[in-house]
Amino acid sequence: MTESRPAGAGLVDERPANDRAVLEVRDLVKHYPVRAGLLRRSTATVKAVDGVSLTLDRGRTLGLVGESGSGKSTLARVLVGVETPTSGQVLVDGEDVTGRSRAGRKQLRRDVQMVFQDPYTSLNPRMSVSEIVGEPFAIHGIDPAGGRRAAVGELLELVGLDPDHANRYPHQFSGGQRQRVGIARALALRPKILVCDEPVSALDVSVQGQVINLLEDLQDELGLSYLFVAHDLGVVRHIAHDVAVMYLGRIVEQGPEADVYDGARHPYTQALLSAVPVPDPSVRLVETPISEGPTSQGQTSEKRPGIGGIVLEGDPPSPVDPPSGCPFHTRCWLAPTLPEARGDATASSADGVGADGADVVVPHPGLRLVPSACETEVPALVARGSTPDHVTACHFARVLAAPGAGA
Ligand SMILES: Nc1ncnc2c1ncn2[C@@H]1O[C@H](COP(=O)(O)OP(=O)(O)OP(=O)(O)O)[C@@H](O)[C@H]1O
Repeated sequence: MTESRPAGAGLVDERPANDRAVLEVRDLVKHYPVRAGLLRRSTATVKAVDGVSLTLDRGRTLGLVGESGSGKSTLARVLVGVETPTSGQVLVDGEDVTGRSRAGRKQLRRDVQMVFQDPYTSLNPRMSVSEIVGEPFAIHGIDPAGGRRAAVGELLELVGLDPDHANRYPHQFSGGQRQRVGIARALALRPKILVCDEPVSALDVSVQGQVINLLEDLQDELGLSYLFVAHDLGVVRHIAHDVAVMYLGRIVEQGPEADVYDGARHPYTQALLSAVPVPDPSVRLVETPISEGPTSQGQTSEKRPGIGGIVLEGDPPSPVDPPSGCPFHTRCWLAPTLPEARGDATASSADGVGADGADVVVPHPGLRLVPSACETEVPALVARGSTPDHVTACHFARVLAAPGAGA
């Protein structure tokens, strides 16, 4: 896992590729111009992906989670070569595939394939399953050994479909079967990596497990690596070996699945996890700073239910104008509770005169106080958990252990 550096640094990263990694993303930026007015002049940019660094290890699954609009799909589209990054690098098996020629991008599309969210809209209804699954051969001008028909039959068998149904059309299949068709198509060119963008969220819960099991079996059989994008943290926990949490175009926490789920350090990750139902929330207690300050016994924190206890207010800020400093500070539930955030308030006296006789600015009661570091400095993604692979971008991650971590 790599540490983040300032977004769009623009320098070519000469670090040697990581041997374990099949995919390395370094400082990836994808900004979209916002066009407005009669002349459609670009007035601003949507910072959809704003300096993402992450690593997908060979044969493993990296879950990518975050609220809607955090940039997950944009990142996925850049990784499969559908979008060109604004800056940054993507390495597949140690080879930089960013900014390649058209032919190079075609090679990238062979190595990195996508499984789409909605099997109802991602398959062309006018094409037979045989045509859909065999289309990548036609696009790439490949004649598989034994012929396309046989190759399509093998692919259908691989995903648990009857090759005799190859001449049927998508509407003749159930949702789960259509997603199997989408997976068969993604596997046609024997890719190294599958980018799965919400691959089960459009399916019935009963079918989701079957598709997840299929993906796991295929991973074992073919040695595939997955970037698995999903809203559902329960599904991600089930399938992912490692997890990355995205907020407003950046990775705010990443690490091995157990470290992130049982020892989350970032207040955003904790908030996401707190929304995941658990069988007995009362047993999940977390050490929480007491917002009113130390008690008369000098206690500065107490155990409170960590799961179900954090409510994130409002929607994420616009990626056109993200907050300064830590992108999460405007919604962070932790920041206002920190002593650093109350500095001004506690220095203020009731009559607005400080101890040295100088006027003191008494904060407006509705003012949201946060530590100045959160407002001014982008926190680096550094190891703050129990293992070096568990990294968090929060100035105050040290304050909190995770909900349910019991630490
Ligand atoms: N082609 C585009 N042009 C302009 N803005 C875009 C474009 N694609 C995405 N965005 C914006 O980039 C931001 C990130 O969008 P993205 O779809 O990547 O997020 P997401 O985390 O995948 O959300 P969801 O889970 O809802 O798909 C959003 O504000 C979105 O409106």
